[in-house]
Amino acid sequence: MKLNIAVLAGDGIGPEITQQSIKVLKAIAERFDHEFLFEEAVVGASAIDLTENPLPDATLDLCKKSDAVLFGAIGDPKYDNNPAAKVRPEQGLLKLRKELGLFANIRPVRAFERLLEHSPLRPDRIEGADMVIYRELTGGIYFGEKTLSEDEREASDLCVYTAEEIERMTHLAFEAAQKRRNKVTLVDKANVLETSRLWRRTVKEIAKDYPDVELDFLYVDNAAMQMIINPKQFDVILTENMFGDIISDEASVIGGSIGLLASASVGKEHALFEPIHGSYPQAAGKGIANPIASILSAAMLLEHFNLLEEAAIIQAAVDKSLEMNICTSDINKESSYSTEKVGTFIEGLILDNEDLKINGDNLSLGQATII
Ligand SMILES: NC(=O)C1=CN([C@@H]2O[C@H](COP(=O)(O)OP(=O)(O)OC[C@H]3O[C@@H](n4cnc5c(N)ncnc54)[C@H](O)[C@@H]3O)[C@@H](O)[C@H]2O)C=CC1
Ligand SMILES: CC(C)CC(=O)C(=O)O
Ligand SMILES: [Mg+2]
Repeated sequence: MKLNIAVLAGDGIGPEITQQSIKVLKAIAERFDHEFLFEEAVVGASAIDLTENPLPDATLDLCKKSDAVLFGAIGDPKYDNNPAAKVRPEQGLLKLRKELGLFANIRPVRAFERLLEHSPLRPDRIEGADMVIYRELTGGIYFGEKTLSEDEREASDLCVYTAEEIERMTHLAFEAAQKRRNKVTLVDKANVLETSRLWRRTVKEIAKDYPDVELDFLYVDNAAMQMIINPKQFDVILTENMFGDIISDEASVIGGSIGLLASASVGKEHALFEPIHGSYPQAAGKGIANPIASILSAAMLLEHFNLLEEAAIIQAAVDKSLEMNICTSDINKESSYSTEKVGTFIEGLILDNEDLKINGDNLSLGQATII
């Protein structure tokens, strides 16, 4: 298969982790005889430095004409610590999501068997946890009108949802549940927010089309607690933009590190793949960032194009690297390999390891095993 992939590495650790996923994708191309073409463009703080715009037109044009976007991360302390800045790196990512129509952000979370002992959570609580968060990505409070009074002592952010925005997200979540364990949990704050009550009404109505899927509801504050107390109860979590942003960072603790959590952002015409974490500026250039979230995002890219065996091979290589303790220090303090070493190890497994084969016909991420 031939794929044109736009690479937006961004800021902080973005470039060093994205480099590892490109290596891995090139290894897959070689092993399976695909043609993956990569073209880079600037975004975020580095784009502001060059063009005063966090999403230059040339970057957006490249993304629109590419088959997929591989995204690193954006953000820089010079903006984080300056609330008065009018142009900000994050605006680039938000605009990109809106312009590409990427309304669904899919974030799989599972407890890696090899990492149970390294989790800050009790192994018996997280063993077997396996969920996917369906986060609405182009609506809600992140995109509503913002105001700041002239004396800068009053501010507001408007949260708006339409039934159409909720409906298209809900169908995706229920379809995903049908391929998993047939359960959807809607996370909202319907005891307080009108938008959440619209979510509940709309989701309840759509659920009638999926009688084989169990639907339940949790307020987001309770969901945040349940995520830690009993994460195994979750299959598909459906939620709005900001709640999904927050509970998915929380859910990353189950996996052992946010440096492991990948995501796919999809719409009708475009798709973008990015780790769920940010630009982790404290680590930039130090070679300590975990590249696995980015590498597994590349696997989700392949899965999106139905290259299921290829995606599963990446997952198997990642599992093998964790099993062999070839990982960065966020996973295991006693075994600290650099970002590049971990990427090179996974690349090497894909290229050279004849034993890296895949079990099963119905492949999707998480089903690969080393045999
Ligand atoms: N999608 C994106 O590009 C996002 C960008 N941001 C931006 O990133 C910047 C930093 O934000 P933070 O709140 O500090 O979030 P962050 O996700 O960058 O880092 C939070 C903590 O997570 C851990 N971490 C993150 N990535 C890791 C990796 N690959 N390997 C190992 N550990 C990792 C580190 O302990 C780090 O201190 C800000 O400018 C923020 O706006 C934040 C979230 C998402
Ligand atoms: C920086 C934000 C725009 C995004 C974010 O935190 C996320 O998508 O996880
Ligand atoms: Mg986030």
